[in-house]
Amino acid sequence: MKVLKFGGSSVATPPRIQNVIEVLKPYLKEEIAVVFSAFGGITDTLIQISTLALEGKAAYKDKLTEIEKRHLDAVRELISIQKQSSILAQVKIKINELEDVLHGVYLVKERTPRTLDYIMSFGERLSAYIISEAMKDQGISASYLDARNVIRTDNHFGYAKVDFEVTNKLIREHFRNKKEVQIITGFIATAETGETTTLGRSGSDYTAAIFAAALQAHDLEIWTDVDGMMTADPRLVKKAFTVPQMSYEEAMELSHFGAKVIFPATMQPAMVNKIPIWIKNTFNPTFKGTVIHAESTNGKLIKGISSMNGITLLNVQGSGLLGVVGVSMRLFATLARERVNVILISQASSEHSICIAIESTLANHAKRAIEKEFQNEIRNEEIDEVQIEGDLSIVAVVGDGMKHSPGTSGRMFSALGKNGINIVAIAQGSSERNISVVIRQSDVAKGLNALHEAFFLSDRKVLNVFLVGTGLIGNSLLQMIEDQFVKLAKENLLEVNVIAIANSKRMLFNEEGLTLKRGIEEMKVKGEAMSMMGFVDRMITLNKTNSIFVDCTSSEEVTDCYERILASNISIVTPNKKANSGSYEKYYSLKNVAFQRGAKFLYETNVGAGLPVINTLNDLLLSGDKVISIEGVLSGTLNYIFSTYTTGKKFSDVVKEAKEKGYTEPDPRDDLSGKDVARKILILSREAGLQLELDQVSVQNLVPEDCQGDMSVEQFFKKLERHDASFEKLLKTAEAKGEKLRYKAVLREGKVKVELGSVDSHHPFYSLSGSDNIILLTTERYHERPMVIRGPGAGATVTAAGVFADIIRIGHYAK
Ligand SMILES: NC(=O)C1=CN([C@@H]2O[C@H](COP(=O)(O)OP(=O)(O)OC[C@H]3O[C@@H](n4cnc5c(N)ncnc54)[C@H](OP(=O)(O)O)[C@@H]3O)[C@@H](O)[C@H]2O)C=CC1
Ligand SMILES: N[C@@H](CC=O)C(=O)O
Repeated sequence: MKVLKFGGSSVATPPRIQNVIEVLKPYLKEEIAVVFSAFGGITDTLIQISTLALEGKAAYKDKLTEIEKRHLDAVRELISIQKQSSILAQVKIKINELEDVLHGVYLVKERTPRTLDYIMSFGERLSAYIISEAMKDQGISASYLDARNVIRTDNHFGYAKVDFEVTNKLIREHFRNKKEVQIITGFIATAETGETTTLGRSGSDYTAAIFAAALQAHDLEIWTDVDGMMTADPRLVKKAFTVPQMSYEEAMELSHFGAKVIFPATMQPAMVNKIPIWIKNTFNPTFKGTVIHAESTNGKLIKGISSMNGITLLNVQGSGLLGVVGVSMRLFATLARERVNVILISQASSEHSICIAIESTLANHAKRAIEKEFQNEIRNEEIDEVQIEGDLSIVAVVGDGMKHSPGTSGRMFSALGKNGINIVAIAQGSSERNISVVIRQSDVAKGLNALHEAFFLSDRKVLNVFLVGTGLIGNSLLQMIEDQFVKLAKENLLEVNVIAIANSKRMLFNEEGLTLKRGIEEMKVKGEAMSMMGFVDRMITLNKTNSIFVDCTSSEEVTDCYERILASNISIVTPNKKANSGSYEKYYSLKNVAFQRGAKFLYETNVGAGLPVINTLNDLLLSGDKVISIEGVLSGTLNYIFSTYTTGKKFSDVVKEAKEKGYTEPDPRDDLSGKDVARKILILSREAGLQLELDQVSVQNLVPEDCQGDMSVEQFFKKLERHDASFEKLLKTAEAKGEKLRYKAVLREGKVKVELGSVDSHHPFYSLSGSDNIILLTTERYHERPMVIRGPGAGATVTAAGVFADIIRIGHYAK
């Protein structure tokens, strides 16, 4: 014998009912019994109608007419015309009976739990009856069974308790020698005293389990509208997948905490009799679904992650709790008396406080009740007033596999911590099957995704990128991410998902990830007006796991948001030097916030573009080395200019070339003024431990006076032409000595300067060409000969590659 149960959504419309009949056909070869819920939404409507009647509102009649129509239409659609009349008449009789009861409620203005159970019973009675007739009409040997004839309960209306001894006997007697498939009403039963009762939440599942147990079925199949028990709520965790099998205990733990596929109490009869429960999807019938059975055998550490929102923590604390026997008893007895269900309890061994999680709707009531119970202790200041913390959720990881497996809680807390999710309370019982944490409700989606990644996709990481700045570097970066996407996902198990892009005018968000090919164009057309505050607010609200803010602008307005971004546990990657070369206080504070929040702040491209300068310097320092001096050519633009500028060329033309090649800052005067180089050497000096400010860097400004001030880049170029002759003079002087012009940066003895000079053929800077940078690190270890880092130090591709490398580095930290 196999018992199957179909829920309301599976039988919500006549086509769906027909689909269920098709699903059932292959089963007809074996012995089966089928339990049905009311048509989708009918139970709720029946409750609603009865409430209208109770309130004396005649509108209940219209709703009743709707219910009648829905059932009569189902008969007309599912059953051949010749057989319809008697079935329509039967349906009509039941509806009339319902009408009479509702009329009584309307007149007397009373609806007892007993009456409500009776009213609700019509849903299942009508659905199972119509479906049984539809099956018969299609030649299936079926017969309608009103479960009230065989399930006996007490008269606790709304949540009746089953008398299994009598029920099992009645069911077995009923099934003796029955050849037809029994089409059974879910949810309803009869009290010993003869009244109709209902079995509570998910009562139809319970009915199915009662029949399966009584008939010693070898399987119980619960057909619903999802693909079985999932690893997490698929509405919040896009990568959730079906768990093929789990133990009864695991299913119960998951169900308690929000995985609503099955209600724990309904499993009891199947569990006691070790009957496997299959969760199957009516809308995807060939999918295997989940089997819940006595053993958990697939060796997974955890089976699922569930969550429960609307939680409030009550904290009872005070010296009066310490070592006093009976305090907990009084606390929990009070809550039980007040019908407050305790969902989670946590008490540290200091015994100074007891913390309990309850539904938020009951929080104030519970607080008052506890404070009343402990009024003497509160008055004597032995116990504090009860503290309440709301807007919380419980997230639980569940699995038999975590028993005796060290590191499970470590992995859980680390995944939450790395994503900046604060844990307010923790509970784990000695069954080691469930670790529950209380977190802020606004963190639930992020928490579930972080945990899902940590436990189910432990090698795979999704990095969620928010990019501001789609100019030369930003554009090149997007192209690179697109080109490398498949390879990174396949070989490095890293998925780089660009959620938002923005320039100074527009911003575009797509939570699922933007199509990079068309991203910038789409942003320009569909994007909304850019506001840096708005962008940051939105990014923080989305609260994605492994979020990375990438700043490819040279804007200070953008860097002003860094602290808030890092404080929200979002990492930052940037080639923009403005933050690290602003005030020392800002530089220090950003590093500090990043450290405190466990977020990463990476800016390797601030100096030398894609060259490994900052990481190398930090590696030396971390391993105990000390910087003696740093010397370098740190501007790709200025090196390009002075290595390309030869007799016969115009200085202004060479500067234009540097701009066209993408080496210059958005405004090339930032390069020519020496300011960009000053920023770079300042950043290196700070990394080396010096507390310097930008105005302490001595800078030689190469921008002629009349080219300074407010003007566009085009106007600047026009004016620069007037100064070609004076630059030629500088060039000639150097050439006359057999030397080359180089714009140098030097840090020595705590002093920093950047200036134009000339170097002879023995100097390491002499042979530099194109946009090359060179950095000579003289340290205690690299004393005789400095460490030399040399290579192209500007340009879209190398810089974007450096930014990309920092993003990927964060992906590796996240693992
Ligand atoms: N070029 C190079 O070789 C290197 C560059 N860098 C650094 O990379 C950064 C980017 O340079 P690059 O790509 O050449 O610059 P671009 O001028 O080409 O692009 C800058 C981008 O930033 C956007 N932007 C500017 N201000 C804002 C703002 N307030 N809010 C939002 N977006 C803004 C611009 O928007 P819009 O398009 O609307 O103007 C543009 O999309 C700079 O900080 C630079 O110093 C670092 C190393 C090497
Ligand atoms: N404009 C800069 C680009 C890198 O920071 C340079 O020329 O070096």
